[in-house]
Amino acid sequence: MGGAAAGTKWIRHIQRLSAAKVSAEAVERGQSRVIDASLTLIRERAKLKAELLRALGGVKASASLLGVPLGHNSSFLQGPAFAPPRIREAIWCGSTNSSTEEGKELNDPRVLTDVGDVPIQEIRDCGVEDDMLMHVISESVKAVMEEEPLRPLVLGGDHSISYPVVRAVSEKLGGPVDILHLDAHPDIYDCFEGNVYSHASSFARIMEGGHARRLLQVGLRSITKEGREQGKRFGVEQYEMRTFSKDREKLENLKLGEGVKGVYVSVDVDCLDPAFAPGVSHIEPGGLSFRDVLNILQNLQGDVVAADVVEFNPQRDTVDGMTAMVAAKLVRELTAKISK
Ligand SMILES: NC(=[NH2+])NCCC[C@H](N)C(=O)O
Ligand SMILES: [Mn+2]
Ligand SMILES: [Mn+2]
Repeated sequence: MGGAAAGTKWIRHIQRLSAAKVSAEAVERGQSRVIDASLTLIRERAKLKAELLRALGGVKASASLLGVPLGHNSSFLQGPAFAPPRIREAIWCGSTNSSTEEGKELNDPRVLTDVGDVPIQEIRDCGVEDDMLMHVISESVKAVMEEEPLRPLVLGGDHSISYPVVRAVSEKLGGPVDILHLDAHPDIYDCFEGNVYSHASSFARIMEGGHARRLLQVGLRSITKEGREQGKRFGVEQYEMRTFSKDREKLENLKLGEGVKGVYVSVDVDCLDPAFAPGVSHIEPGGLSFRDVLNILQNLQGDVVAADVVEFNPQRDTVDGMTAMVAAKLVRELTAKISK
């Protein structure tokens, strides 16, 4: 059920239950209190972490994790709602070291901090519908960006979260960014299965909103007629896997973000071939290798101002958590791109 219907049904249910009519106004006031409290916690965590790293000095930019455990805008499975804690567990797993491939130390708060999760399910449980929920996600991202030099590294959640995140980044920085979007799917439908907030429509909302100057989509291998038409409509640079061998040289030497507010990187874990990342909802053979993705990210020239890692579905992962570690390594290497 979409967010709107759930919210209205929820209020009607409460009103049926209570002898004394629970007025919609009273419910909305309560919802506002829950939202304000949720945003306050994110703000205070960001403020504390930023104070700490400013005290340590010497940083221009620092990645800060923000979890968005949302899965209800997925068109197939909703397991990505459970991903953020699994990704954090893998980032800090004793089986690996706390440094990135180039040697940045993740235990250093000047490199990586964490402001926790937006309490998506708790807010939805109060009957808050998607228009407001997306606003809360945007406000949470702005709260992180408010605390210089923190830059949001968002843990999804399904791909619908990229719209409110990119909107917040673009609004906070005062203009559009260039987006590098790695994905098997373009996620640019006008309105997928009747849901304007669908994970398959987030990049249509981003382009409509003028939040991106360039949108480069890499790893594409599941595109419908509408996906191509929408790509042409918005001037999207769509790179399909069927021509990757020809495009590789260019994609492993990208230079983005000059003349705009910076670069946003959105990684849908299903951009990877299922051999490398089986723990996704949309398994699509013929994808990128993990090293292909790291070559693209590590060679990317541009100021990465924010990023997200989305669509990891823990309910589809191997028993040893292979895809959780894949998502965690993507987060670590994006941290290395952001923090300086
Ligand atoms: N972010 C995602 N995993 N999107 C998957 C979208 C799947 C959808 N059936 C499509 O045609 O594209
Ligand atoms: Mn996808
Ligand atoms: Mn996607």
